Amino acid sequence: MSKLRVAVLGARGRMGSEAVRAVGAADDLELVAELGRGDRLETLTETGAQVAIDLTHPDAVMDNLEFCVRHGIHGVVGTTGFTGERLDLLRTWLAGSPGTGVLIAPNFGIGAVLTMHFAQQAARFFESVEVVELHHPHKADAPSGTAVRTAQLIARARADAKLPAQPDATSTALEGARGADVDGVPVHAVRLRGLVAHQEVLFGDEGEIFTLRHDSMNRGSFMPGVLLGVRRVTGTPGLTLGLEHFMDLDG
Ligand SMILES: NC(=O)C1=CN([C@@H]2O[C@H](COP(=O)(O)OP(=O)(O)OC[C@H]3O[C@@H](n4cnc5c(N)ncnc54)[C@H](O)[C@@H]3O)[C@@H](O)[C@H]2O)C=CC1
Ligand SMILES: O=C(O)C1=N[C@H](C(=O)O)C[C@H](O)C1
Repeated sequence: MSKLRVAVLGARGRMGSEAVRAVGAADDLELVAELGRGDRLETLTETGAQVAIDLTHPDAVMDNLEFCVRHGIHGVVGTTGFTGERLDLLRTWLAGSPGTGVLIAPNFGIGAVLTMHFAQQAARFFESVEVVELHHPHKADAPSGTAVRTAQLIARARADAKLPAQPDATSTALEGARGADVDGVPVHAVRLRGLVAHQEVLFGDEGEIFTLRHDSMNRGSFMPGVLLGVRRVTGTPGLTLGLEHFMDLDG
């Protein structure tokens, strides 16, 4: 059977270099292009790439995706910075390229995806919830894409359960002291030398605290998820938001 032809964008970065290694070591995949900042996107078509893995920067990812979708190249995207407007734009590009699939994965870590899944399940049982994400100090965005997605999923579950706003008597605070408000869920971002990527979801109710925590100890931890995305995206046209859709979690 012929191998799936895969390109990595952001190939010299922390995640991209790890993805280059992982694709190179996979028997069913062929690494056909390694692109860095300033490299020509036409290399993707010239090398016959079928799937492009984007691990670049929020400022670069949309141009990369527009090129890929226009040329029928499937996308597996770990880069952060996806607003509702960006997702809508991506959907219009995909509508013009039937058969092409793009996976946007806020987090490729299997445990991180499970944390989001379990947080969504727990949300309706607790009066209070706050998200704390902790990352290395080189990270460009705050809060993390994973934390934003986690908070959005929790907020949706709370709304579906018709829970009221959380109790919070704060009437005076230093700016930022209560974190960022993501759909009513406070999200706090820590940047600390020595960390890689970590998240806690704290649930509270009368007399009990329930904590979900996930730790990525190195970037190799994201690679099984990246490879799963690459293998599944070619058979999944349109936009897929979240790796959980490729994990058969309800099965
Ligand atoms: N979804 C997930 O599981 C994960 C996502 N990330 C996200 O992935 C992105 C990259 O993270 P890191 O590897 O830590 O960053 P990094 O800064 O180490 O690497 C990014 C690389 O992309 C390159 N680049 C920038 N613009 C480019 C362009 N137009 N074309 C090709 N290359 C370009 C940069 O020169 C750099 O080498 C970030 O948005 C980060 O939040 C990071 C870890 C896990
Ligand atoms: O920049 C990172 O490192 C990470 N970014 C992603 C995010 O913003 O959620 C995923 C993971 O947390 C690592």
